Amino acid sequence: MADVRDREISVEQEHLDQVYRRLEEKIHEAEFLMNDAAQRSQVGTPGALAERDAQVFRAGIHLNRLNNEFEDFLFGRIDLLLGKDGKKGPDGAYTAVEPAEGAVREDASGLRADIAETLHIGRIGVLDADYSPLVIDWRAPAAAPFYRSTPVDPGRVVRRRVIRSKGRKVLGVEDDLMRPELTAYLGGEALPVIGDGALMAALGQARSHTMRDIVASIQAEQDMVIRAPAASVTYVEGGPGTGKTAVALHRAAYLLYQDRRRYAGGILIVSPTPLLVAYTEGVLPSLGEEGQVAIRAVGSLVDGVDATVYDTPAVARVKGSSRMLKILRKAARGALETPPAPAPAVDEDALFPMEPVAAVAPHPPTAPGTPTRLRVVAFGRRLELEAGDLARIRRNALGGTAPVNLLRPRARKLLLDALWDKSGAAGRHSDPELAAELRSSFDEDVTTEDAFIAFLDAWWPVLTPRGVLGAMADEKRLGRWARRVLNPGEVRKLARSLRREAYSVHDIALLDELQAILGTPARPKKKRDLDPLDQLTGLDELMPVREESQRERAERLAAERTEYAHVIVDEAQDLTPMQWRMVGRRGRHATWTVVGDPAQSSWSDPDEAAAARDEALGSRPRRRFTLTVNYRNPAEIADLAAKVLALAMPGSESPSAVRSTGVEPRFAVVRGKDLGGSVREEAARLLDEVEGTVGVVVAMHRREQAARWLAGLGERVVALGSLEAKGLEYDATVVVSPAEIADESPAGLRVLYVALTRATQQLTVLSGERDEPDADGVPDLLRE
Ligand SMILES: Nc1ncnc2c1ncn2[C@@H]1O[C@H](COP(=O)(O)OP(=O)(O)OP(=O)(O)O)[C@@H](O)[C@H]1O
Repeated sequence: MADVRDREISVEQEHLDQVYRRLEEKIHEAEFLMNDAAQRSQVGTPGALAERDAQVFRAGIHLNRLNNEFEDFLFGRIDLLLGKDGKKGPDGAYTAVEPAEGAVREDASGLRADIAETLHIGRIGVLDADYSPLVIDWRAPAAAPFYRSTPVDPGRVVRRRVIRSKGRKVLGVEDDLMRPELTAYLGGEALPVIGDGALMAALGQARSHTMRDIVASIQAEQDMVIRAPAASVTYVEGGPGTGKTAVALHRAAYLLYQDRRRYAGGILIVSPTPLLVAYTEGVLPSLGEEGQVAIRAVGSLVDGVDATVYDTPAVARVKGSSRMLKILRKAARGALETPPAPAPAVDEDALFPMEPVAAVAPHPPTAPGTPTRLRVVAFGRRLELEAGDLARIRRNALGGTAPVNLLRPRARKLLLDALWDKSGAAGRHSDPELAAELRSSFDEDVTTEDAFIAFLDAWWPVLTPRGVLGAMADEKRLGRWARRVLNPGEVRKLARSLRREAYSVHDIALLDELQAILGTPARPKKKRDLDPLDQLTGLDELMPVREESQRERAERLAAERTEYAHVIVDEAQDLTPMQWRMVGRRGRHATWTVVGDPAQSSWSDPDEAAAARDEALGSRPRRRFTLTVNYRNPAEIADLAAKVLALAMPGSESPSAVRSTGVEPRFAVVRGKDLGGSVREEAARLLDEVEGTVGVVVAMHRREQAARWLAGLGERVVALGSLEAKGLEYDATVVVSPAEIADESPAGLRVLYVALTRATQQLTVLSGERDEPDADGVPDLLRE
């Protein structure tokens, strides 16, 4: 067997060598094109400029891709029966999915067939000099059978092979036989089969702090989602570890491959935490994509702010609820009348401390009080509007729901009308033309007067979202704006939370809503918008030939972009109604992919969030998918988590675990009162047991404390608050005091379910007194 394996490895090595030779030829071509284009750029006619750009564009793409993607470049192979028809697609492969009628023959010793076509699958497609496919791009239609074929529905695939390589060296091969009943021949010899599948090999590997792509082992049900047509909303549900995040990322790469022009408008991936962003952001570059995809944490969707603190559950519930809408609308109008008061001291109790707080001071300097009278001189007369007049004008101007900042011209016009009435000049001319002329010179007289300009700026200032949110920190005023919406206790907590130094994750959706309520007054166009080079062709992926690199440019464009062509929401069950509104504004004309698991929701009112989600997605039709297999947790851990699922969401089904390790979860009890010592001991034990990472999940209020307990144990171990554990995974985890996690919020049991489903190998549950452990250390919540 070892001989056969070595022989098969050298077969693949030969193919990889051939691919590299071809790639090198292409690199030389690309370099030549770059040099040639640089020389042509000396010629300054517009035609030459366009030609230069187009050449540099193509050559740069080659170079970028070739340089980036040499690692683990080729990863798959399928050996196929003869297709139904003899047609080939643009990538040089036969297009038929089903075998031709005579492809399989039967004789005395059973079923036999010849392999008619062999395709290698890789991160990008490579054609040989004669246009035959050396490597098929994993996203091309011809690669679909590599992912879709199963023994139940094999199509033309006889053998599916995953090739493991590093750089230019093939290290191993793993085969799955899709038609075990068949003896197949390749070049006259029986087709050998090596190993027992690549999926298990991938799942058993140690984890690092970054997610890997799964391009070599995407499963059929996942592939259906990745390649689903982009129309409308692709809606995916599945339990922990079913690959939702992985699928969402691969789908972004697939959509870009399939219709790059359409997605030049950008793809936004919304992720619940900065930790999950950091964990996943390497996946797309490994698939050859980064330029057009922005992965943002939900607390970083508003430019200039990276929110990293969390409100307490009670405050988060108020800020996330759509009840805030009414309050924000009132506050936006009310803030005109009474500008923000100075911000009092920080209140540490109102939040869970997370990462170091943002450097931005949320509350801008306060404006002086609003003026109560307007005095101007026009046509040689002193004119005056008193407080009563001004209040009436403001009320009139504010009628309707138009953005407050955009109503300023209307307010200005109403002020001028009132002054005009007072001037007594209205009746001076009966001729309409002369009357209009007189009025216009009156307006000019008034509006150029310093007193009027200063008055307008103070009386109807351009409001900023930060300013209005700052005004809401005043409990008395907030109480007025929130009358009949919040109770006094909620008002107190909300106002107090707005008085601290940094924005919380939930504040970001409020800022974004306020931006929409206030509106942005028109600004002159930026010079950059007019850059003629940008308008030449569809050169959306420019290479490092200008001052900006492709990556910097992509980042700049992403930062400037407010709407996207496709929006992917990961952990969608966690978005609050206000966050759905914020995300919805970024994809008003977009198609969507929404992935989530209701059983993992940390939001206390799932029905309210579902209504907000439906509003954000509008009437677009949904195409629903369910993922059913848990690739992360071994059965031993999944079974334990299922007990909490039964409490958190009675009646809902757990995904089935694809593997088992024989290692049962361990139950430990805090020694004496030394919680920290017990956690540290358990983490150290697990670090010895596993090769990769260890995550220690604690209730949110213990997060900082837990980081101190683990100090000095090295980089493989991290402390996480329960809400931060979303989407992450570790070789081993310690879940500290299930009762504390469950009691921390109304959604606590679902948060505990998330915590218990993070490990790929081993889990320790550590109980304190509050968990009421039995003689075996099993806490109350995890007993039968
Ligand atoms: N087809 C696959 N081949 C190899 N690994 C896979 C496959 N599908 C999923 N995985 C692995 O399983 C783990 C879980 O995947 P992922 O994080 O995408 O799941 P999820 O559904 O988002 O989980 P959660 O809801 O808990 O956040 C990851 O390590 C992922 O790489």
